[in-house]
Amino acid sequence: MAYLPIPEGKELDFVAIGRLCIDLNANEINRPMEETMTFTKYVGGSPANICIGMSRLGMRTSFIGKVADDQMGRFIVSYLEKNGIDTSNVVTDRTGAVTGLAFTEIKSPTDCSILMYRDNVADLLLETSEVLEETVAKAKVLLISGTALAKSPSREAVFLTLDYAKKHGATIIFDLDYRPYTWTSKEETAIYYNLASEKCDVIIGTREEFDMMEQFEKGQRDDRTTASKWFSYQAKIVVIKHGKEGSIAYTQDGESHTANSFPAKVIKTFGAGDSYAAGFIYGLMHGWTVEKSMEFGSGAAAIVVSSHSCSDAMPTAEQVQDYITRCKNGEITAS
Ligand SMILES: Nc1ncnc2c1ncn2[C@@H]1O[C@H](COP(=O)(O)OP(=O)(O)O)[C@@H](O)[C@H]1O
Ligand SMILES: O=C(O)C[C@@H](O)[C@H](O)C(=O)COP(=O)(O)O
Repeated sequence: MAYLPIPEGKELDFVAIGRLCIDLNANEINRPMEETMTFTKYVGGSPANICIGMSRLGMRTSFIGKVADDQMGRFIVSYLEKNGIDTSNVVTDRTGAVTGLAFTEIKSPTDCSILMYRDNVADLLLETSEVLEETVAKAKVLLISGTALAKSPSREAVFLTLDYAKKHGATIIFDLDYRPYTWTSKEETAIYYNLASEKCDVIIGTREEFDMMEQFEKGQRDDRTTASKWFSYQAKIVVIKHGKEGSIAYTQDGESHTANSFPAKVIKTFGAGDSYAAGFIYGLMHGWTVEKSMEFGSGAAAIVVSSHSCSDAMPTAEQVQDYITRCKNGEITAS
């Protein structure tokens, strides 16, 4: 059963709004940042990663965002274009703002962290006047990401984009993407996350992200209770991710749907959520069941956690299918 009506006859399958950044991933893995000497540069930022993932899967994509007027900003735009992503609504900052940097520390396959440099970043300076209604009007699906709600004017730009999406009938997906360092308080974060969630058809987040939104401590809230709140608003599907333990989705009809993670030779854990989102959304857009879409997302995530990058490692549909088949045949086992 298709739980999510996707509009037909639109020029673009998928439009994402939010940050375009740089990931600098440690080359010398399995050691702390203090001892890491070299990094490889990739395009990063959760919504950028998801958009790149969708493009690799063969979808027609566009991005709404703002980049710094520097070498990093130009690198990002060029990478998006090489990946077939329309950049006509990627604007360049003229105020001297910088590109956000994420240095990744890979201490072990399970102990990873990110050191963010995000003072005066261009992505949070996106203005309402810079969002083109025509970009949103062309989209079947709009993806928003929570970090863009952290500050004005980007916050208002996202809310305006949500209005445009509603007006033009796009399906709206919210990846919570909670990054505490971008926000000033949990209370402020929860207010804006809740306001945005009320307007979305699909909400995807980790258990910890939903706990933050609901202002509960870890373990106080169960997944079904969390999900059920949103069905009285706009939501059709709520997905709660549990890392290697897999994921659970709830649908408006009260059903739950689960997916296990796939075995993987894990290099680092970040990028799991972004690749999962791309695979999952791809499945939903093809009218697959929620379970099959979750399985596809989990397959994409297993590939990305086994790779050094997030964006550059985003797989094609054939690669995901092949990975899943090989796991089911017992050809791929956990490390
Ligand atoms: N160690 C892992 N091995 C294989 N798959 C994983 C692993 N960690 C996460 N995944 C997959 O990625 C999905 C999303 O991961 P999760 O860690 O919950 O999200 P996020 O990266 O947003 O924190 C999981 O549901 C699972 O399918
Ligand atoms: O989102 C960022 O700014 C950093 C990402 O590019 C990064 O690689 C990452 O953290 C991926 O997030 P995840 O998929 O939620 O693990």
